[in-house]
Amino acid sequence: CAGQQRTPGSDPPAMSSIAAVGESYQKFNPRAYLQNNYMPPRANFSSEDCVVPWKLRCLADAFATGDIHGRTLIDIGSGPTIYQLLSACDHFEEIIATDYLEVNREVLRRWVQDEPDSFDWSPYIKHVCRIEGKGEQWKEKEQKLRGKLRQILPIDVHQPEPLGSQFCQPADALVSTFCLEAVSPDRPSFERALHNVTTLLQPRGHFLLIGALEETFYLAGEAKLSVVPVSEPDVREALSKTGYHIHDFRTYLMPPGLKIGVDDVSGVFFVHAQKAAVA
Ligand SMILES: Nc1ncnc2c1ncn2[C@@H]1O[C@@H](CSCCNC[C@@H]2Cc3ccc([N+](=O)[O-])cc3CN2)[C@@H](O)[C@H]1O
Repeated sequence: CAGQQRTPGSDPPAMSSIAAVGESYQKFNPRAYLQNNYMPPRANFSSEDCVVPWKLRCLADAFATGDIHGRTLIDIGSGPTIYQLLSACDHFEEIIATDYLEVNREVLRRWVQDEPDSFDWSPYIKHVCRIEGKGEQWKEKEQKLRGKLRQILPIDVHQPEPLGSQFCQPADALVSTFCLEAVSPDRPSFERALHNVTTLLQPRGHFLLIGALEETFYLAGEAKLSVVPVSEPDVREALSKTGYHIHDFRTYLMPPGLKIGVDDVSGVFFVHAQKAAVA
């Protein structure tokens, strides 16, 4: 349109913004990120009203339905965390973790290899064993997940083929936590990213999606990352436009005591959605 003149050959706005997001992630510090979100006060297991137990409960309840199972599950934008896979590991033969940054993939590899300087997920594993109520020993679950986490792959959700053209076998289920909104400069690119990752899922496959509500930034060490603020209706609309049926949608309002300056998130959403049978 008039007034939107760009120098010849420059990227269209969305493309340059996506490049800018990728650039901003070069300063992402996994340890700082883990400290901000996965240690106290946010990692408080004393009450199911706290945000981490709430997230683990959502995931445990979804898998307890018995509806979500198969050969392969892909975790989209795993970051340096594995808590999101604890309730999945009884229901899939293989779990594939993915992330854009090598530093995060290396953190995950070191946990799988039980390296001494790895993050201690044992409070999370013990909590999940407790709420699943199957009498599973936490070391057993830890080893089971390590055994199933056989691939840790690079991913870019802004690519039509997020795992590259060599990846051809769609998964039986997807999990993604706090990724799409944190890597998309605007709502259209958020919806395109959702479409892109949906190509990795079989028809009628299940998608468990956790994300931030109305967040505009978060910190990870020196990095200050921009986030596209999304509301519950925005997420519902994006899923519906991408052909999903929503089985369950839950929201968590961030209590003032957990607004600790590491981001401006107002809440967290959980969705259990199922991809349409045919395109
Ligand atoms: N193009 C790309 N494709 C795929 N992944 C990509 C791409 N670019 C970056 N990534 C990858 O995606 C990233 C995933 S971490 C995103 C963090 N999201 C915001 C943060 C999270 C959080 C956690 C917990 C709680 N809580 O209350 O408990 C609140 C909040 C709210 N703040 C990161 O691993 C990056 O490496």
